[in-house]
Amino acid sequence: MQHVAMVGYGAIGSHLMRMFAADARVRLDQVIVGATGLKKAQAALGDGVAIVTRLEDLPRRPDVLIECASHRALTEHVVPALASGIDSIILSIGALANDGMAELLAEAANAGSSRLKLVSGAIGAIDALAAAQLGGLDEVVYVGSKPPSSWRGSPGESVVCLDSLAEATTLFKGSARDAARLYPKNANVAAALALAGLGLDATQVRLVADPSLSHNVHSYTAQGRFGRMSFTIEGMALPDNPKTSALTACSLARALINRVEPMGF
Ligand SMILES: NC(=O)C1=CN([C@@H]2O[C@H](COP(=O)(O)OP(=O)(O)OC[C@H]3O[C@@H](n4cnc5c(N)ncnc54)[C@H](OP(=O)(O)O)[C@@H]3O)[C@@H](O)[C@H]2O)C=CC1
Ligand SMILES: O=C([O-])CC(=O)C(=O)O
Repeated sequence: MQHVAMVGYGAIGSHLMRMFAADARVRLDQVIVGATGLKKAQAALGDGVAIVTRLEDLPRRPDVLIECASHRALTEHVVPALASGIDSIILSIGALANDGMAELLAEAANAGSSRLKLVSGAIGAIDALAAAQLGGLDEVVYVGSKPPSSWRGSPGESVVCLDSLAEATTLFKGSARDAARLYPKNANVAAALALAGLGLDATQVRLVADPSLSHNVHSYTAQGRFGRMSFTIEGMALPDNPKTSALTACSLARALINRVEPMGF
C-alpha cells in the first residue's frame, strides 16, 4: 500500500480516482487543486480525501506525488515536492521545453535525493525509442492527429475554422520544442518522444486536425544505425476532455502499481 498525493483533479485525476477506488495497492488520499477547483473537488470526493491548494498544506507526507494538472503545476508543486524528498511522477512533460525547467527539476531532485519519473502517457514504445537513442538514432518524425474539437482553445483556432473543417489539415509543423510551447495541452507526447530520443530541437512534429477521426491518433517513425521503427496508436479520448487519451491515465496508474509490485513492466 502506498499513499499518493495527486496534483490536479480534472479528466485524468477523476479517472484515476475511479480506477483506484477499491485497489489495495494505491491510496489516492490527498489531492492538490487550484483555488477555483476546491469546491468541485470537495463535493466530488467527500471526507476520505484531503484536498488542499498548496503542497505544504498536505496533512501527511505522501509516499509519492503524481501530477496530472498543467505545465505550471511543475513549478508550483513538483519542484518543491522533489526538493523535500518526495518522489514524483509527471504527465505535463511539455513543460520541459521551457527554458531552465529540466535543470530546475533535476536540481530539486538532487537536493532532495528524490526521483522524477516521466511516464509514456498517451504514446507507447518509448522504451524502444530510448534504447535506440543509445544505438544510433538519426531521425524521429511524429504526427499527432485529433478531431477538430480536441484543438479548441489552442493556436490551431487561428490557423483554421475548426467548426467547418472538411479535410485533415496541418495546424503546426516544426520542432518538438515549439510544439510543446505552443500547444501545452496537446503536445506532451511530442515532448516525451523528444526527450527519450533525439531531443526537443531535432525531433520533427506535425499536429493535424482531422474531421474524419473519432480517436486521437499518435504516430511516429524513427531510424538510425539501430534500424527502423514505427508506432501508431488510436487512443480513445477521456469523456471529460477530448484532448486527452484514456491511455494517459492508465500509464500513470501503471507507474504507481509498478512501485509496489515485486516485478512487472
Ligand atoms: N504526457 C501525455 O501523454 C499527456 C499529458 N497530458 C497532460 O496532463 C495534464 C492533465 O490532463 P487532463 O486531466 O486531461 O486536464 P484537465 O484540464 O481535464 O484537468 C487538469 C486539472 O488540473 C488543474 N490544475 C491545473 N493547474 C494546476 C495547478 N497548478 N495546481 C493544481 N491544479 C491544477 C485544473 O484546474 P483549473 O482548470 O482550475 O486550472 C484541472 O482541474 C495536462 O497538463 C495535459 O496536458 C494529457 C494527455 C496526455
Ligand atoms: O492525450 C493525448 O492524446 C495526447 C495529448 O494530449 C498530449 O500529447 O498532450
